[in-house]
Amino acid sequence: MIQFDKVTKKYGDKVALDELTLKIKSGAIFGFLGHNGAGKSTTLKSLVSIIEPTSGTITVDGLDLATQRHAVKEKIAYVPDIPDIFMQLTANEYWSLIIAAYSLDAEAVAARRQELLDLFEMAAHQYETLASFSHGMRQKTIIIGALLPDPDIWVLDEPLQGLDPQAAFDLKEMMKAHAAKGKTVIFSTHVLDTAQQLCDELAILKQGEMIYNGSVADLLAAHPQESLETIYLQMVGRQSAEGHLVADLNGEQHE
Ligand SMILES: Nc1ncnc2c1ncn2[C@@H]1O[C@H](COP(=O)(O)OP(=O)(O)OP(=O)(O)O)[C@@H](O)[C@H]1O
Repeated sequence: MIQFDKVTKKYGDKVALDELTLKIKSGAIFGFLGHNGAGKSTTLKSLVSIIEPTSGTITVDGLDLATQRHAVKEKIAYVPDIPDIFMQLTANEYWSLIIAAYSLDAEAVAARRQELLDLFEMAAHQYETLASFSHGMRQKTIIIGALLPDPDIWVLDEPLQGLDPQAAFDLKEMMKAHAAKGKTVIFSTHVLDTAQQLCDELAILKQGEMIYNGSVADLLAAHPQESLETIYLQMVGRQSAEGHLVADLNGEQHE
């Protein structure tokens, strides 16, 4: 179980995340939705310790992230939204780094590594540098690295962006398979069909505040004959380029 309790992140005066309180059950596929700048990446980066919240607490299986960071990090693997990291390394060197960082037995993960290489058609590219890869190939390299430790919690920030249709399909199947093993998958997306297909539960963020948290099934049941896309757009509302609400789908002015 992951618990956010009144987690706030401020950048100067800007409140990127405002007292986020929610629970994510083990074994769930949990999605974060929200317009650009809503606070999705801030939430995920807080969970994986890339940024430190201004206030509030995050606990993972009862471990406090602020004081037991190392123990929490061992449970988590993260796929960032921008995969432009370790560009000078070859894919193989990157995976070796992950194996060392998580203290994995290279022989024990060899079969898993090969399976992932074959699935993502990366075997022929393993000795090439990340700098020479396309966005999608870098994304696949990082996804393979994240899965090598078979993490209890797999966190992915907009993971489908830049993947070709086959890789996107395979990734979605992997996310389902990971959760089916009792592990937790947390991701952000702008692709509402994907959220509808995959998520057990979701949170919708709007300008740093959570405006919905619950199951996709409950949300759809409360709005019969509507898709997640139309429900989401009605909840979040249309916004001007400056971020002000201008109208909902019915054209009603809100601000
Ligand atoms: N390093 C930073 N310095 C200042 N402001 C930041 C920083 N990182 C994020 N922000 C601000 O925090 C808010 C939330 O950003 P965040 O990246 O979490 O949004 P997001 O929901 O992931 O958006 P997107 O869908 O565009 O990726 C935005 O207003 C953003 O401008």
